[in-house]
Amino acid sequence: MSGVLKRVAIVGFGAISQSVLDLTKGDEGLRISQLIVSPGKEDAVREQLAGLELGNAPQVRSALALDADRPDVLVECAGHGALTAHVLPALRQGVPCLVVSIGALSAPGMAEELEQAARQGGTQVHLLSGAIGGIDALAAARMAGLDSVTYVGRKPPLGWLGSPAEEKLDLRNLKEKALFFEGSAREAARLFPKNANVAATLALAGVGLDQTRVELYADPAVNQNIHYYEAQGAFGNMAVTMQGKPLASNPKTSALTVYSVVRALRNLVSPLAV
Ligand SMILES: NC(=O)C1=CN([C@@H]2O[C@H](COP(=O)(O)OP(=O)(O)OC[C@H]3O[C@@H](n4cnc5c(N)ncnc54)[C@H](OP(=O)(O)O)[C@@H]3O)[C@@H](O)[C@H]2O)C=CC1
Ligand SMILES: O=C([O-])CC(=O)C(=O)O
Repeated sequence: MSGVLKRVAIVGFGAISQSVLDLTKGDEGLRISQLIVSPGKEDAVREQLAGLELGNAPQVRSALALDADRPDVLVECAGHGALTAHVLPALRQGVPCLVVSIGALSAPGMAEELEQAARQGGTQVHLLSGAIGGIDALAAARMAGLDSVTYVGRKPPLGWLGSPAEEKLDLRNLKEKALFFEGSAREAARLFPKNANVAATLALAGVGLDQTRVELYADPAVNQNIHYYEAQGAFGNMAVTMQGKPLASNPKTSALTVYSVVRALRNLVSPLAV
């Protein structure tokens, strides 16, 4: 580490956030100084934090503090509502933000609001790659012009519990791979907000929410979250498959998402960012 110290605020105290706290607790250059949680949850989270042996425990709050404790960066690991509640205000105050709930940007006007808030604060919002890889290549390929991007998402049936897939499939007794959604990334993000972050990320990096084709499957033969996409354009062709292990604490979420946050934070302080 370079001796630079970055103060970090994290929004959310769920599966991703808790793993990020654990993985970065020994990092010399990073100090998680604030944890932003839902109103009324502060005391319960403080108690849980006490059991994590973090050493320098973050302040737990329901709104970002911008006083002496002003963070150098805010990381959203919470959910769609957190973009409106915490990311937009932080950007307007000039705090750069890293975001994982990318599906939220499919809501009408949200991407524009984020851009406007970042412009107002003279800062940037970074969309993290999360559970998917190759976003650097796809976004670069877009500069040359892309003809098509197709994404296929496949998860164990229980990874789709609580989503509209339940209305089409008997997820607890599914015997064979079943397609339950085919359409645009915009529609996928609207219908499956907690499972369409990858589709939205690919769309924003590639040909947009309406042009990105999406197929979603529940598959009892897999125990990983499988993301496949292919893209064609002036640059050539690419195809990427990720077989992501789900987090034990939230099977909807691939563990790689946690590492994508940790990578982004370490890149802020490392003399060599990669
Ligand atoms: N980009 C990608 O590839 C991926 C993105 N994700 C996204 O990341 C996000 C977090 O995932 P994960 O950690 O697994 O989810 P969890 O459900 O485990 O945790 C979410 C946490 O955020 C909190 N939270 C929700 N809304 C707010 C808010 N407005 N203010 C403060 N805290 C809030 C929840 O608390 P409470 O219960 O009190 O509301 C909960 O503690 C989700 O939006 C998910 O869709 C996940 C996987 C991949
Ligand atoms: O695999 C993951 O972590 C989550 C996922 O499918 C998504 O949100 O698109």
